[in-house]
Amino acid sequence: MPQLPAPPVLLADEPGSFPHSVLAERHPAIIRQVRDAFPYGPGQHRALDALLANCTEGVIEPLPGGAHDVERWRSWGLDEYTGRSWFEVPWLWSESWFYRCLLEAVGHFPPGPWQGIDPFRPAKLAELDAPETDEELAALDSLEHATAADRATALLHGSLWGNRADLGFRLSAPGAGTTAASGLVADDSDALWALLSGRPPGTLFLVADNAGRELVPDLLLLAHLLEHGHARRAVLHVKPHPYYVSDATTADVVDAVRRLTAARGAAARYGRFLWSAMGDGRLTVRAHPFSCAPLPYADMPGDLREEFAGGTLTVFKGDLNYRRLVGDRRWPATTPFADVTAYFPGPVAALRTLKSEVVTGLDAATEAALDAEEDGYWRTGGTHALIQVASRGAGG
Ligand SMILES: O=P(O)(O)OC[C@H]1O[C@](O)(CO)[C@@H](O)[C@@H]1O
Repeated sequence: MPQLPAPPVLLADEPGSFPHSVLAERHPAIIRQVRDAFPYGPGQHRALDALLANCTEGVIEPLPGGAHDVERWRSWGLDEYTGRSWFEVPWLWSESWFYRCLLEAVGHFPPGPWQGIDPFRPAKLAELDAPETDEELAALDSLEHATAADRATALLHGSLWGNRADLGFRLSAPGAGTTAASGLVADDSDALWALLSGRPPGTLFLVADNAGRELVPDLLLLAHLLEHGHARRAVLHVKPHPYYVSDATTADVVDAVRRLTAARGAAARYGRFLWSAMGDGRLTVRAHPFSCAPLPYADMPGDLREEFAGGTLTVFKGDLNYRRLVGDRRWPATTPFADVTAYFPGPVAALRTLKSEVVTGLDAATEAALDAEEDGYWRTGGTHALIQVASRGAGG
């Protein structure tokens, strides 16, 4: 296993940089969005005001005494970062901390009337109910007569580009979600299908990203893989609580499956298949606390490592999961994907549209052509995507 020299971790301390804009502009916009979405009381408004001031100008503060997850956050670095500016600690950490603080402000965790209320739910439901979702579901009918291989490719690409449908991202990426997707910067789909065509079929893990119009195609892909013998069992890892605006929780899985069963035609058939697969254990939902950790997957706990080790393949969806999979560092873009994921206990794949600067596994010519064409925007604009696979341990 190659020991790579690790380049610096991304911070948000450079005004004008992408990470800085997320902390300085996107987070205040998310607070506004959440504030407008619910008839919160004065205490919640005051807490949101305090968070706005704290996350833009203040320092990281301890969690309130008695918070259910104090020890967890201490083990994730809270003591080390308390008292420091949000802009000077790892960007991955401060972004994750923002969502923890936001949930605190709206009373999501402590016992009380607002416990368990998802501040992002109105936006998630609006997306699921949007006419675009109807159009995407209706398009499934035209795939019914395609060959299984063509359908599989279409569903894989649906899941991949579904990652553009990210509500937080739309708050600050001009045109995101509306312009035509222009291309893959890496495409290891042959290796992915090779892993999923082994006999006997095994367990597939899918580490989900966003709810709504990303989760629906993820579920369709899982249904296809189960139905066509590419996997015996699928495990969908979602977030244990609302996170990064649109990240999928178990409630969002339920909403998505219900949305499918209530649709017409092929979509309804997929919905019924998923419902029964959940009923007989072919499809399981997991909500591990580490799914919301501010840390890279290289630091995953033993139980999770052991779980992934038993999979034929683990697929990481989306940008944030990619950052956590490869490490949120200034990797040269040509660093091999297999090297940065060498710690992972089994075959692993990433399906991601590019919405932050971290990228690995490109060839030098591709990177040069993209830079010449777009001067860096290709890394963050959600206009490009990748399918990357490290088949290690599978004889690949
Ligand atoms: O929903 P995704 O694909 O994980 O994208 C979320 C991305 O948006 C950001 O919050 C800001 O770009 C990133 O930090 C994160 O990687």
